Amino acid sequence: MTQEKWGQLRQRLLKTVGQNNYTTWIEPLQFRGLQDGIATFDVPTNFMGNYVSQNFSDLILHELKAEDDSIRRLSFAVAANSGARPSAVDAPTAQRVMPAAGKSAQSALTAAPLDKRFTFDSFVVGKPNELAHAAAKRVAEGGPVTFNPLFLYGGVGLGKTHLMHAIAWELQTRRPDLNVLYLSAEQFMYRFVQALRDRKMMDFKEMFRSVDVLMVDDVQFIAGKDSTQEEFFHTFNALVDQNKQIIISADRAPGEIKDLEERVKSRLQCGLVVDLHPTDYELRLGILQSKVEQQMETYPDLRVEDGVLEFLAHRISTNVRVLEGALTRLFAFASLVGRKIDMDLTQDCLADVLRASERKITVEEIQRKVSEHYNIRLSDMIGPKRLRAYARPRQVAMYLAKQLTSRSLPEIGRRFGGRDHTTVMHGVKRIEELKQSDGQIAEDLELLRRSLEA
Ligand SMILES: Nc1ncnc2c1ncn2[C@@H]1O[C@H](COP(=O)(O)OP(=O)(O)OP(=O)(O)O)[C@@H](O)[C@H]1O
Repeated sequence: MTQEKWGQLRQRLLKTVGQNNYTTWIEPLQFRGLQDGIATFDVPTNFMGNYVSQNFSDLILHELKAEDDSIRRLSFAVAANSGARPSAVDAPTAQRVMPAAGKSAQSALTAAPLDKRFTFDSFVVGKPNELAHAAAKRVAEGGPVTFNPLFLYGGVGLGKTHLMHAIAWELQTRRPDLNVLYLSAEQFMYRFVQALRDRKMMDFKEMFRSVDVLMVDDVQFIAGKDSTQEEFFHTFNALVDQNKQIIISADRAPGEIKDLEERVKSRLQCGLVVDLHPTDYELRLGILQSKVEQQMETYPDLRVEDGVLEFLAHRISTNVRVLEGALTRLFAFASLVGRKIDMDLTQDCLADVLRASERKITVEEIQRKVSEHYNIRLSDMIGPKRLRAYARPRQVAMYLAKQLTSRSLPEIGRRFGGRDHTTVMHGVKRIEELKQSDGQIAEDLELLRRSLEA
């Protein structure tokens, strides 16, 4: 293994891990050498070494082994002299963020009020958000500035603001000496415009340049607002120059924010960019369980029957805010009408939410899944053959199409080789009966439904 070889292998890793992961985690690794089957890499920080080791070592090892089979293990060590990539990673300890002189010790300035509920304790971590969470935690320690800025992005209701507030709360507790300023990009603009109007730009500049940690939520808001962007750019640079931590959130990656000046984009990209991915089933279930505990504090007498949370986690797709709203409504409704929280109540109370978040499953998807499940050809399922081995799966697929899509019986019939709607109706009825009497069919249906709704 040589430096040069590592350079080539890195390019292969780029394809596997994607540009963002590559720039953040792989590119900064410096190959130091190989001894006794151990390949050692220099990393700029311990955090980074741990992260890469936990998340990418299998991949890296796999690539290295393809080159040199004697390599058994990887090791990551913090370089004695890690000034190699000043913009992206570690800063020397001597540049630790220090309180501004003469400032009151417990002043955590927040321009926007922080929500008490948005703490790390109440943030449920799963695969889709673990990296964002780890990075947020790291910055919240208030230690030396390691990545600047931390840029968190993700779709609507996936926890960006929650994480931002959690960082601010934690910093207030751990580092009350730091001057933390949290505000939305809209508030930034509002203050800027006001300062212009009142001819108080010097005060404005001084105020923003005196913070130790600047947190700006929803930065996409300043896109297309030229003078606000300009001022934001100068504030940003001034703080980075002083090695002050900046944390930004947005609804998309810096490069994808339209009408944002190139120089602002590139500034935003030069630290650590992490995204909150859409939630998966497990994360949604975890969040629901944790929110139930919170609801129980208000409604100690209410219980959630088995299956309800799983159902909600299946049916409400990605947005956590909607999930949370649904649960709040269920508890309030159950308490008002004095009913238990079971599937019936859930269907009654949340009909609109469930309809709105229905994932569009297609008949074609169902046919494909069912034919795979029963190991028959798609053409045989749709075609005219009447053998039981084809007819039964066909009926199962018709039943699922009726249950999981909004297609009418004639529409379903058309998709099954132009069959009549009465044939579909018969098929659906047959499966409904079998579901009660035949355990195997019931199990097949459940499995198929789950895999289609996943
Ligand atoms: N992982 C999580 N654990 C617990 N609660 C969560 C999680 N993710 C999101 N939430 C909750 O979902 C709701 C929406 O989250 P938040 O306001 O942070 O979303 P956002 O990404 O900022 O959305 P927007 O793009 O609309 O600003 C909040 O009540 C938050 O507490």
